[in-house]
Amino acid sequence: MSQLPPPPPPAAAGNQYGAEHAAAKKAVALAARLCKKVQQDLLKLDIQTKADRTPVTVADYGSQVLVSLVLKMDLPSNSFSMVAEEDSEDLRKDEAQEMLEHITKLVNETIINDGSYSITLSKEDVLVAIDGGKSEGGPSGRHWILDPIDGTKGFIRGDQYAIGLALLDEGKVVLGAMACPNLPFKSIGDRNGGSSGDQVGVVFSATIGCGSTVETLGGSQPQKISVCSISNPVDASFFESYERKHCMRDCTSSIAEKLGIQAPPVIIDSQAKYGAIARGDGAIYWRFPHKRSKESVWDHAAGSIIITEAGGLVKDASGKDLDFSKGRYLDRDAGIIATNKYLMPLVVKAAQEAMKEEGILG
Ligand SMILES: Nc1ncnc2c1ncn2[C@@H]1O[C@H](COP(=O)(O)O)[C@@H](OP(=O)(O)O)[C@H]1O
Ligand SMILES: [Mg+2]
Ligand SMILES: [Mg+2]
Ligand SMILES: [Mg+2]
Repeated sequence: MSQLPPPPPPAAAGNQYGAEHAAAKKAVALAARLCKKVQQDLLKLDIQTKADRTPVTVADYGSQVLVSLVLKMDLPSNSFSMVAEEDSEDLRKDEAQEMLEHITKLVNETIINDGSYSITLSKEDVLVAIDGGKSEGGPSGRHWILDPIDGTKGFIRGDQYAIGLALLDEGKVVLGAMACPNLPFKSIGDRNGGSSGDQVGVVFSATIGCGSTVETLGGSQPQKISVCSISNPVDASFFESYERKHCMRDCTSSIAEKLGIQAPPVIIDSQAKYGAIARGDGAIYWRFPHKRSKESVWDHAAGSIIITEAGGLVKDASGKDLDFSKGRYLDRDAGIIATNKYLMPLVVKAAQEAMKEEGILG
């Protein structure tokens, strides 16, 4: 009888997505070039207010176009599917034509300056590329999940933001790449997202089974990262949103008190929080929004695999895994928690108690 072949080496699981990983990192880095340029001289004209009254800028749209362009150019496939935050509806209106012109110019300038592709997009190409993100995702096949700018309010303020891209394969997030153009390469542990003289701009990435890495936006050698190993909550620090609507401070200060956390919260915008926790800058990221029925997949897909591949856990407030296979929104209980395996059960317990006391849970 012939012997069974030896099992594949452990890295093989990740190598399965090697081309996608390279393309995803290139895509978020190219989009970051456009975002950095826009953030330097953002004008009121460059911002729209969406139907849900949240802002969107020329950079959100431009980033979505560039990411979709890189994925299509570098990974030719007949079945491209992307679940992305923005759509072209408002840009097709008469009053948005100047804005569309500006986006098209920014996208083409970024492509020329980068030099990877010799193509020029028309305004219609830009609209079509944006609408390439209309997929519903779901449990079968492959779908890219994109937040072209996460933390748009932070971006407008000149603070932290992230470009978050993930790949969903048969309902499971298998890869994530996230550019944080304003995040220092060194730990932000006890600073509120600020930096002085450090190298700024990083890309976090992860492939399932292969761990998480961080590198500079300029493309330094990737370094393995891992979540912190703090097991006593008294020594832990926690990260939460700048926007108060996105995280109930009454509730989180009560959770912090129950856990005996001494350090004040580190307040920053966007999925940069996931990246910072993945490399051990702090111990916990939590989010307990005020009335908000839906949490979008693109706000968590890239960040969550970067945490889990760095040895951490991401759960909802009742301790359940997040399910990215339900379409454009997560089907979850109130709240999201990211931390290490020691602290997770303690944080879930404290969160449940605090939410009961606040009347959020029955
Ligand atoms: N009222 C609300 N409650 C909870 N989350 C909200 C919200 N309004 C917007 N958001 C989400 O919060 C994200 C920013 O997260 P953070 O609070 O961590 O900075 C936004 O992403 P976008 O900026 O991509 O729209 C948006 O999806
Ligand atoms: Mg938005
Ligand atoms: Mg977002
Ligand atoms: Mg966004």
